[in-house]
Amino acid sequence: MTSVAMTIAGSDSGGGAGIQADLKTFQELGAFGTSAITAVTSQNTLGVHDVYALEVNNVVSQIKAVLDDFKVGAIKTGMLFSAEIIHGVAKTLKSYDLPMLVIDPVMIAKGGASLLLNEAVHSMKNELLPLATIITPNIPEAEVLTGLTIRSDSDVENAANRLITMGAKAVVLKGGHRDTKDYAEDLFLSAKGERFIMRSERIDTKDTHGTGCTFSAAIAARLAQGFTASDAVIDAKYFIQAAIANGLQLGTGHGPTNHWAYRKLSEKARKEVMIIE
Ligand SMILES: Nc1ncnc2c1ncn2[C@@H]1O[C@H](COP(=O)(O)OP(=O)(O)O)[C@@H](O)[C@H]1O
Ligand SMILES: Cc1ncc(COP(=O)(O)O)c(N)n1
Repeated sequence: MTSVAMTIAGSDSGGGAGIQADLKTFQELGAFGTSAITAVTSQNTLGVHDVYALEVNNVVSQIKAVLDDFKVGAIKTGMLFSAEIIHGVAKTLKSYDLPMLVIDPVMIAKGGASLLLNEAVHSMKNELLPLATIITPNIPEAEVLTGLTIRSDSDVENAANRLITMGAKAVVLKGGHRDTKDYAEDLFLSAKGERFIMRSERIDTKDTHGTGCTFSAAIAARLAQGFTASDAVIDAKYFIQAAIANGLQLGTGHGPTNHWAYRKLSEKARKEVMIIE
């Protein structure tokens, strides 16, 4: 049976992040991709030039159209932009037999543009986060959600624990933004007490546009296909490692990653990632 995954996120005209990255990732991993678009961004590798948020009713009706007809195994959320959209998404998802939910709490694009209004952070914390099967913040997002400052390894542990206390069933706290020069490592922690670190060599590249979107979409694809949470995040780390290490050098700014690298290079990527229990 074909597994169905869904993304609820913003459109990136440049194709490296958002809905476009998510659907490419679903496709590469063999999950059938469906979507609900929350906002249309005019974007390229140089930055976000315009944001047009859709009406909440339209976002909700896209979600209902998909969930009323397909058996969706897992959903991921990306750019949700406003408190109204978060409220509409959370309320709608709760009215269904909730599939597994990966929340990528997208806040600020790599170029600095805001993809979540400040006033919407409260709704993200209180309405959406408690529905998460897995939440995947980067360091600045985890700081905003927890109110903690994250510098050291123990700060990372504390913040991940706080996110579990706030209601997420599991957390991957991504380390792309940390000042670890040689490696990029992500901490996985679950409410059941599973804990491990995924460490890869830090790749010296400016082409990291959409890494978080791609990573969370890979997790959703694998959850839809029946992987456990821990197996899904490990495979997603291999996917993003292959995608970053084999960049496409497109555009003149922060270019996209290579979504089809994993197809040929998954064995290589596995060797490049260390799982530390
Ligand atoms: N330069 C890099 N080299 C290797 N892995 C990276 C690099 N930058 C980010 N990653 C990995 O990409 C994923 C996304 O991380 P991050 O950049 O922190 O998130 P976001 O895109 O949400 O800001 C994580 O698995 C992280 O470890
Ligand atoms: C529509 C949309 N969604 C998410 C991101 C975040 O991606 P990144 O953090 O790599 O800029 C983005 N730039 N655009």
